[in-house]
Amino acid sequence: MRILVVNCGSSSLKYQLLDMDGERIMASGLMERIGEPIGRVSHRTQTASGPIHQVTFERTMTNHRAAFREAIRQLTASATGAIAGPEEIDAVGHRVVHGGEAFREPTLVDPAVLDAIEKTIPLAPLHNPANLMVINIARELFPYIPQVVVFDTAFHHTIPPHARHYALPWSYYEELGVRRYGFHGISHRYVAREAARRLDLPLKSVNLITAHLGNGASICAIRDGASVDTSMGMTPLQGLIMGTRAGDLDPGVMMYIARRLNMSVDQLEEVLQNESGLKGICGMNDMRDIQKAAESGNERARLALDMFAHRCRHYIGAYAFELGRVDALIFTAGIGENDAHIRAACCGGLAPLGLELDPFKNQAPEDHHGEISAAGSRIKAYVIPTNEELEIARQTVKVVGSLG
Ligand SMILES: Nc1ncnc2c1ncn2[C@@H]1O[C@H](COP(=O)(O)OP(=O)(O)O)[C@@H](O)[C@H]1O
Ligand SMILES: CC(=O)OP(=O)(O)O
Ligand SMILES: [Mg+2]
Repeated sequence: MRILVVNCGSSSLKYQLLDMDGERIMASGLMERIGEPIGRVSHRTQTASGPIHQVTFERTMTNHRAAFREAIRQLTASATGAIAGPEEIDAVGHRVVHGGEAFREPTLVDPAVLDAIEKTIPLAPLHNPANLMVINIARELFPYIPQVVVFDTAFHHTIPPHARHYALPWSYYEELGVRRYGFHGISHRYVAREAARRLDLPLKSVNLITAHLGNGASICAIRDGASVDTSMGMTPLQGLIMGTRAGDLDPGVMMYIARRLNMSVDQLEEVLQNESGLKGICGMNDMRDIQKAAESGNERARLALDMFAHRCRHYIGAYAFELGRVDALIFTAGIGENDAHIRAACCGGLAPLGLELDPFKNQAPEDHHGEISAAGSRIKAYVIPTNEELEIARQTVKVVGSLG
């Protein structure tokens, strides 16, 4: 079965074409800086033995519609594409960031499902409109191919009420859906399954703390294979310090700056989404740039690193206490997979919890099957590369397979 997976961010679109007999990637690509004056397209077509065609070029993409059309052009290019036409695809799997209260499982798209996703737009104004736009074009382009939506929020439906609700008037939950939903669930679920495999235990019996540290970042507490708490909230703004998002904040601060600077709600949102986080502290949002600046003595960059790790440790400690027993701590996503300094800083001071890092393994996890904890460490630590696209494809296959 051939599955096209589409993973839309607020300003990017990632895609993969997978042959699920053997879970082989046939083609993949990334469209970046959608909506900016100059965007960037990267595409690769590959066989089992490696890439056979690879391109990177600049192209203006006014919206996700333009980006998705470019992706299809690359996938079906006559000399270099992976397939001749849409008829060679069996299903399309879409990541949808917010599923609200309605969606707990991957779901086959129909008009009622699209209506329900539309209703969640106010909860995820940056992500869900782009997700919907691409689903609609995919339906136009491939009218006879099943489309499946896989939700970032779905994995967190097992979070119990005491961790799910905010201490606000109850009617805000009942009438407006105000509660913690949690995100990056596709990634937390994927690495949890991989971790269970490495621990040689059934997923249903493992207790984990998974740290998805990318441009967006969240930590999840997993008991017996199910999410029981996570750092993101009703929206992806809560929790850790992120590239440009503030994360946890005294709500009083928002009222104070809005009043003092005479800001509208939209202006406040722009600051919290795009001008805060690591960028707000030191002017840079890419961890690679921040590490370089800190090495050359930039004090604000140093502070940003310390604050980032401090917030991570805060959640790791809280979740270790909440879980009681932790089998492993998992690092994943752009920062978690690549930044040994941050991993070491996140694990600093966790020895009393039973977690000790091996500094040599931490420098080269790939040489140790991802394990970075010291030999005697009670809690193991692993670096596990996430693969949201493969997880979406697997869930899409399950839904399509059950259609009979
Ligand atoms: N080699 C690296 N060292 C440190 N940080 C990195 C490295 N590569 C990527 N990153 C960080 O990872 C981020 C991207 O992570 P990713 O998981 O791809 O995020 P997203 O899916 O949210 O775009 C970058 O913004 C950067 O901060
Ligand atoms: C939900 C979320 O924050 O997603 P991303 O990290 O892809 O921005
Ligand atoms: Mg991501």
